[in-house]
Amino acid sequence: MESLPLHHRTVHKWSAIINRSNTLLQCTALIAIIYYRVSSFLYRTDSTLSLPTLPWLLVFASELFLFFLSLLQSAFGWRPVSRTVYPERLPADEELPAVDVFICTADPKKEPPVGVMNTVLSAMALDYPTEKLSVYLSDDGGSSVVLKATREAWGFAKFWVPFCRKYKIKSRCPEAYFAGLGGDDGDNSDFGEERRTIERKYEQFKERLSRAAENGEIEDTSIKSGHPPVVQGVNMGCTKLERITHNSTCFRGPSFPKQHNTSDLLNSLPGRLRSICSTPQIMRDDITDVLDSQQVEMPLLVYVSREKIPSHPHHFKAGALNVLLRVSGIISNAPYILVLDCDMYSNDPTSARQAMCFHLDQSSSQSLAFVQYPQKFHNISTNDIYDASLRSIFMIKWPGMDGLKGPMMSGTGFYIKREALYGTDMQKDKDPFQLKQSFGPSNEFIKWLNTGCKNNGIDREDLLDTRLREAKFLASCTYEKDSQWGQQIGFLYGSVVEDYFTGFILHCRGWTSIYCDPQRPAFLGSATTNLNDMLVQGTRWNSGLLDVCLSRFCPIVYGLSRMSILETMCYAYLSFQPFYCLPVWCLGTIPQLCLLNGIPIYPKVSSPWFVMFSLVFISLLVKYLWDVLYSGGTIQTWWREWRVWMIKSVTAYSYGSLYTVLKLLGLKEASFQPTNKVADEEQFRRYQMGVFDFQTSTMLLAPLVSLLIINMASFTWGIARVIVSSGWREMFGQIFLSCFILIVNYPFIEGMILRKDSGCIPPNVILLSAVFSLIFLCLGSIVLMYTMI
Ligand SMILES: O=c1ccn([C@@H]2O[C@H](COP(=O)(O)OP(=O)(O)O[C@H]3O[C@H](CO)[C@@H](O)[C@H](O)[C@H]3O)[C@@H](O)[C@H]2O)c(=O)[nH]1
Ligand SMILES: [Mn+2]
Repeated sequence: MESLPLHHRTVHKWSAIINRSNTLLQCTALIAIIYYRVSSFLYRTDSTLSLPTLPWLLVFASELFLFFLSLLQSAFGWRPVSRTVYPERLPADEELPAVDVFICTADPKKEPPVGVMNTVLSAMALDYPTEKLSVYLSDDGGSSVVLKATREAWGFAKFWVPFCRKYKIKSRCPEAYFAGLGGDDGDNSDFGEERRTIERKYEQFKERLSRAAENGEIEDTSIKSGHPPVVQGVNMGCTKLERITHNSTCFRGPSFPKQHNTSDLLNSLPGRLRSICSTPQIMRDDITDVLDSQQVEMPLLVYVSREKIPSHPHHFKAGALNVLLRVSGIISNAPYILVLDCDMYSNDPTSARQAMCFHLDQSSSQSLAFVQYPQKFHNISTNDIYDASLRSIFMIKWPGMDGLKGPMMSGTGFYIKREALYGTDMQKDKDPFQLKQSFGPSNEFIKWLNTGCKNNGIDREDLLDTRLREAKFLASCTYEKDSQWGQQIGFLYGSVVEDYFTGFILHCRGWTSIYCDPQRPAFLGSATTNLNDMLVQGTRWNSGLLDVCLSRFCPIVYGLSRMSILETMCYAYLSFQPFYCLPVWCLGTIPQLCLLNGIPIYPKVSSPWFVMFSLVFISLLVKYLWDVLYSGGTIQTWWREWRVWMIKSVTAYSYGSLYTVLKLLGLKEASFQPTNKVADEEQFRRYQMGVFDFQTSTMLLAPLVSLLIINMASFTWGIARVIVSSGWREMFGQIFLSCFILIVNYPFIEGMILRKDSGCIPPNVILLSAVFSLIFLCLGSIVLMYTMI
């Protein structure tokens, strides 16, 4: 008998029909506009005789570019789908494949160890056979505080994991659970007493972490200077793994034997654990813990801090993940890997089983590289003013791509097949010499590679010394020299958005992906909740996207011959997105400049061509409104997202593009500043109240403020003109445009004029922007005068 399907896919037919019709409508209207622009330029009548060539061409080019982007964007709406899984139909636990969890952290200041450890604990408590689960923490800061915190977390996990399993706790991140956020009934009388004990232990655990952090501040001076890539002291060996071997950072987890006498207990433990217990500072704790909880089955937990030398490029997160790939490759070598950012805790312990519904499905699993869950956040306010939840990406675009070849890899919250990351070079019968040329010089790694990714569970006895010593080698700076890591193998290095780039290349190689967005969020992270963090993060993302766009991997060229045209369009749209800054800047300044100089740019209101322009404009607004409403948003959401798009176009997209150009010219180095995972209280309060907080650098504020001052000037002047003379028909388009821009960005105007609190736009920024605007308008008017024909 055929077994029941593990998952089900629903195609959203109506949505597809509406999206496709809209694309058709927009294309027709846009072709009409192009015709109008071209013909009125070539065959000038009296009324268009005085066309200023330069601004006119700029506006036309912007319109064409917007047309191009919206055409690419329409691919997302082609065939949206959603999915349901049936984890209860999975095979028995013994037949499930092993899973390695990778967690990355980089900076204990911006990413407090308590948060990181909550992620670690939630991953260790996943609802999955314990012996098949291994958690690897990569600490790019190489901080002793994080190392200590990991030890403490292991100690606490011995209570936390069994507790969660015993009572089937839904929310397995202790912080969220004890705050009552996870939907578990808090004081269930069955286990109220036990819960209180665990809660007390959790409080003690947190206290120990904060004490360790205080002491560690003095130790980790290199991190203090705000520079995560730190050289490890030579005496410490080239990586922290050195310390792992001697200081027991590889925590292991077969059942603890039932023993009641301390020395018996010590003797009965395998060598490694014995050495943990004889390390003075944790001895007492460990033994009481073992006695307390007896028979504890625990997943493996490994702390890794790769070697860093300032002169050596370390490739940020992609580099860290590749080290974990290799290190785990000789320890647990699970066929599937879950990647998590350090702030993304597991909110639903069944996520691994859900993902397995796709990975173990015979019909689709061959080509399936990864199952992506959406990024969701625990700190989103009801009126998310900065669109921190990235709604349109996770609610509209990814389900759209899922109907094609699958969603983009999104950095965190995905279950990926190890084999997919080993590139095209992993053929089983390849000889070791060739393999070493791709995978680097480690014999041990090649040996494990050859066993294929079929390993289920770990031979724990043999785990320790030799393999950990080899792991140290695998995590060294020079290991990747002359190998294919980052080029063909593992997470790719060409861009700071390693997720986008790696996912794109996987899709080009014929792999597919699946988007799984269950009712209960599988993972929850912390979103950026202030303007500054949002713009800094946006700048990094866009610079990374453009890195790919301007390389030989430009999706529209590289992708077209390797994957379907629609999937290529999606990837191309994302990589071209930073270029939105060009049309937005043009349309936000040129028609306004012309308005001030009395030059019409759009057809008269009475002209039939005006109808075409209106049609495109309105259909854009309405289509987006439909998308937002269809994906569960409101009219307010729709309006806010317009604003955020405009803010990002003028700042993050512009600076992102600028940085990439500077990088290409060799004037700037690539950088990856981790975002803050702790919010400033005042800023967070404003975010929750829905009030913009403009405490950010002048560099990020001035462009938008200047743009708004230009629009205010042109709008006021335009209205004045209409009142004095009667030329409103010619100028209506431009006046309306200024007005629209001002209304959309109203919070900025408020911040400039009406607000006086600490989050307002500082007067010196306004002054500086006013000077910029004035210079632009004066110079612009002079250029206009000379380019009139
Ligand atoms: O040199 C580095 C820099 C960062 N990280 C880690 O990378 C993760 C993501 O960094 P974060 O500061 O949270 O950046 P975000 O912009 O929030 O991350 C998004 O964008 C990144 C690409 O820019 C993706 O890698 C992430 O998964 C995605 O969530 C964090 O766990 C960091 O600790 C490192 O391990 N090493
Ligand atoms: Mn993040």
